[in-house]
Amino acid sequence: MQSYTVQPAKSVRGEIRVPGDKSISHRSIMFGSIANGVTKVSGFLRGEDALATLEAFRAMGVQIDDDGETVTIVGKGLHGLEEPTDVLDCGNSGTSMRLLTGLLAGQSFFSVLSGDKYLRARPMKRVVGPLSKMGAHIGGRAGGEKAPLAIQGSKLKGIEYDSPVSSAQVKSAIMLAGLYAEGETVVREPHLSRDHSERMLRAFGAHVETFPGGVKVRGGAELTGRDIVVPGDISSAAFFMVAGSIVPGAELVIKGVGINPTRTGIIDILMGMGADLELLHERDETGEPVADIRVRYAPLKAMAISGEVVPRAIDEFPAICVAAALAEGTTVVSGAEELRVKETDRITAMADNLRRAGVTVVETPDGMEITGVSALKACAADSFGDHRIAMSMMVAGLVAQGETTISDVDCIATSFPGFRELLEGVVQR
Ligand SMILES: O=C(O)C1=C[C@@H](OP(=O)(O)O)[C@@H](O)[C@H](O)C1
Ligand SMILES: C=C(OP(=O)(O)O)C(=O)O
Repeated sequence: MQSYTVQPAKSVRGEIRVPGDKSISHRSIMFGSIANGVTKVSGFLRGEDALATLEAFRAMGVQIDDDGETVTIVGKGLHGLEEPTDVLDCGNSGTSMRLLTGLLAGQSFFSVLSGDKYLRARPMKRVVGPLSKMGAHIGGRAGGEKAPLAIQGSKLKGIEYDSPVSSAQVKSAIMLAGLYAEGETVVREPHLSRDHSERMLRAFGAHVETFPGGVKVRGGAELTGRDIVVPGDISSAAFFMVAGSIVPGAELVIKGVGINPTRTGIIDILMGMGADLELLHERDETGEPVADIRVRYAPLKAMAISGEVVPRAIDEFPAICVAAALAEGTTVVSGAEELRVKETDRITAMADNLRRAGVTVVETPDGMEITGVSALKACAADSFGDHRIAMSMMVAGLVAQGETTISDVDCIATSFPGFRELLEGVVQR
């Protein structure tokens, strides 16, 4: 396991592009594979998570070619997937496992999903429960709570489901099962989570209707392959938005970032803290809004973060914690208990790391209170095997008084291959 040492930065300046959106990349492979005809994807994220999804569909007989520019998927139609001869390895990817569980529940074959030790520790009942109500046959460790999951495909029927969590993975798993179910499937959620499945499935020709509080899918519609342009991942851009906000004199432009309103919580939160962010050249690319984001250094102040913005910024909290650590006052995060069931418990992981850097952090069951400091202490930080913790502490290291070493940074390849090089490329020392 490789560790990495970050030196403090004098400034960060430049114009960059971040890799493709992870959520959209997963979905492009999944929906393209069960569509009729060819789907061509440009901007596909070649991170380990999205590649796990790609390999899973190859293992189910789908021809997927990558020439380094475009990923081309020769769709097999709604009922054309083949029974995989081995366990489908989802690696570290919750999105792969949960969405695949929904999709596989309605097939006419048997399949098994597993993943790395982090994924095997994450809760799966949140999808297994509602899918079972639709008639799915899914077994797993701990009474179906933990992977490996064994799925005997079966006939499904539509349900109405009120999800207790605002989770796009839960919503999308049920929607995917709904494509195969008899009748209509309705999912409601407390706050709107990312809506890429809704947008993309509709564009592929599925019967998907959204309404305030939820989504309705009608089963049986054939999908048609199409071209997809994957925008830059706002969750990856977030590390640079925070770096640009906390390093004095910084100015960065991040080109071609997806700004779907269900993902822009990071922008709302940072601007609420006083960050200097500007959206330039707003445009639409195959059904998703895109912009260039300019960020300049500005002193930050603490704020309260809760409610509907939480699912709109769910993966950005480790980076937001770093911004809060440098903000004046105490930032209070609540309603964010979902952070405890990610690749690691991200509340405990960030509290631990920020304390090592000299910050006062109080953990609460559903969030944390972070009291900002004017400079971080040099420290040895731990990624806990979580890509977003690793990248957040590398950004924190830019404003520390001395060297910050982060353990086990290999996990960054999960979502952001090339992160270190991109960051070092904009740092001035
Ligand atoms: O649907 C998706 O693509 C994702 C949904 C989110 O998970 P939850 O649905 O568990 O909140 C997010 O954390 C993950 O990185 C990607
Ligand atoms: C939580 C994440 O992804 P997943 O749930 O797909 O593992 C993430 O990328 O931060």
